[in-house]
Amino acid sequence: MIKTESLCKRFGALTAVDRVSLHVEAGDIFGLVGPDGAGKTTLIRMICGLITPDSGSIDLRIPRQLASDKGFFGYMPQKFSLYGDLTVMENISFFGSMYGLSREVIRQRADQILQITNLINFKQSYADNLSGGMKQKLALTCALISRPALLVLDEPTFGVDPESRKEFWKILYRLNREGMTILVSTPYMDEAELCKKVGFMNNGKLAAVETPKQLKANYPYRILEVKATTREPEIFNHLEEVIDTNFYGDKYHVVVTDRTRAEEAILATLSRQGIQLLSLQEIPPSMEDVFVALAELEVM
Ligand SMILES: Nc1ncnc2c1ncn2[C@@H]1O[C@H](COP(=O)(O)OP(=O)(O)OP(=O)(O)O)[C@@H](O)[C@H]1O
Repeated sequence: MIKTESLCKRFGALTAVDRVSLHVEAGDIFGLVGPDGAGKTTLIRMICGLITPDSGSIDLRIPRQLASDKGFFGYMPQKFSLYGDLTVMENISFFGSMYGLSREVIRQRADQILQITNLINFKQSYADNLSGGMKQKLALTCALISRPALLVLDEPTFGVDPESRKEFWKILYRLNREGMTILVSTPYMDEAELCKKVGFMNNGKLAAVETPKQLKANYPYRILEVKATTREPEIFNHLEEVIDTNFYGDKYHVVVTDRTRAEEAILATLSRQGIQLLSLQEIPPSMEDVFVALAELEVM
């Protein structure tokens, strides 16, 4: 549905998007994940035709079976300009009329979409009076009014509370189940887990496009969870087998190259310093672990 080949965008000396080749297939929930400034927004803006690439190509195609009764794509930008002094329904009508939809069609569709986005009881509320999560849902409603086959969302849940984020993702899943292809950018690693496919962006480059499961399977290190009677943060960092150590709650997550040798080295370090080991076990990597490793490897 979306195919970009070696897409580049520079702003002066900065290469914001660097030779990105991306393939989003019909039915995907494709997550563009990466830190602030990675180039996600710039890539999305090029895909939506809002800025012109310096080089490379973009091919957007809607499969024929989806194209008949659906609009092309809906776009929910990062900074959505809702009209705060208009009501929910007035905002929707405004965006619907921009798509050339009649009043009657807007009214019918708005009711259906507002049911999905759980805003049906807020039709007459002013946008300014909605909570952050509800504003994002209104932005989504407006992006859905053309009944797009492809929905493009740029950090739709940024700054939204965890409960509203969960609810927002439930809506995305429902839309996807009903046939909508979704391209979504996010800085949140837990949201990467929810995507069918994830592309990690860093410094303008796209690395490692995989399913979350495959990304974890490709993780090059092992992680040991260690609990001991110390909280000294640097205690294992000098060990040859240790790549990185982080503290979560009351436990260390020690990223290591070789499990057996690392375990021996950790036990020896603790014993030398008279520190008691309370527990030690291997744990699977999280998406965050995967992305830290990818960022360090700078794959491409
Ligand atoms: N119009 C512009 N002019 C100059 N630099 C820009 C412009 N747009 C983006 N950039 C720069 O390009 C880089 C990529 O920005 P972009 O917004 O695409 O990243 P992002 O991954 O979406 O991060 P964020 O979540 O902060 O928006 C950043 O260094 C940003 O400052």
